[in-house]
Amino acid sequence: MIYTCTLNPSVDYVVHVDELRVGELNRAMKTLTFPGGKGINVSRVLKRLGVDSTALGFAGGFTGAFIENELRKEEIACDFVHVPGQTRINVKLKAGLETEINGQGPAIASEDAAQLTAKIEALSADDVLVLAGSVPPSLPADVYEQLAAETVKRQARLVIDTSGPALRSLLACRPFLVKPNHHELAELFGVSALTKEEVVIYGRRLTEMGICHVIVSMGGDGAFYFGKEAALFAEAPKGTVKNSVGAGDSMVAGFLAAYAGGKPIAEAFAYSVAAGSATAFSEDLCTKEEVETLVGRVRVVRL
Ligand SMILES: Nc1ncnc2c1ncn2[C@@H]1O[C@H](COP(=O)(O)OP(=O)(O)OP(=O)(O)O)[C@@H](O)[C@H]1O
Ligand SMILES: O=P(O)(O)OC[C@@]1(O)O[C@H](CO)[C@@H](O)[C@@H]1O
Repeated sequence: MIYTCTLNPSVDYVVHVDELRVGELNRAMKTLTFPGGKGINVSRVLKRLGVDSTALGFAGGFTGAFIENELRKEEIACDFVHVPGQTRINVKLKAGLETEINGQGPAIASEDAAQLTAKIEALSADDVLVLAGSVPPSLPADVYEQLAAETVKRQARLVIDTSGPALRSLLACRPFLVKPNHHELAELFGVSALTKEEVVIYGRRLTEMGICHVIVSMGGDGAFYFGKEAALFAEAPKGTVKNSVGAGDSMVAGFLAAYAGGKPIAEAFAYSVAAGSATAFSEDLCTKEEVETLVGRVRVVRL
């Protein structure tokens, strides 16, 4: 079973305005509300691609209840630890450019954190755990390391989509898959903006550290894949971006779904890129039909 773990889920409140007038009353042209947080997005896309998963994490208040209801409507299993306080609301402002304001989220008590750890302790060698998104400030900074150590102890596979010190600290666990974007990759190695040649150098370095599959996404500039079998590059298909929130999470889900379906690495990578772009081109996350329409336009080249 695939488990996704979102320590700080969100209700994503997408607000479209014609033009943002700072310091004035703005009236929205359209608003949309989605269950969000990186692991939850992975679970939602996996389901659309025909793969079941269970969403883990913390949920509280009316916003937490909204997320659970929406996931149930989509027939996604969830096993959240219920916490006092309210799951955060993240504002995604569409005014030509995309601007995001992510909330802090509720404080998580140590007893609640222990309940989540107990769920991870129940994993077995057949399982995959996706650790995705930011760590709420109230949790110990090494919470991901602790959860990853439990996962590795049980020989379950780890998938990591986070950034900063949390990402750095997890590399020693030799994850099955990591998906930094090129900014996160640069931060990981303490360097500034990366050229494509430098992405290749640092991406390969991650595989040398024992990570099985590395995908480095670069928004509309496409993505690289690095692994034992191959190093690959794919241009992102061209299209009209409607909402790129969750594009990276869709890539993770796309790769996992294709890999679980036994597709060769180059095809799994193409499917992953198609899933990311299909999400960028839709209001919500991608559908299977959108991914399968787009995948034929993803050309993968071997490096
Ligand atoms: N403007 C775009 N045009 C086409 N495809 C895009 C665009 N933006 C994103 N994508 C697709 O989505 C993938 C992931 O995008 P990106 O690198 O922005 O991920 P990310 O930074 O992890 O995003 P997020 O944190 O919002 O999920 C890209 O590799 C590409 O396939
Ligand atoms: O604050 P974090 O945990 O880094 O990111 C949370 C978030 O921006 O990431 C998802 C898109 O990847 C959104 O659904 C959600 O609002």
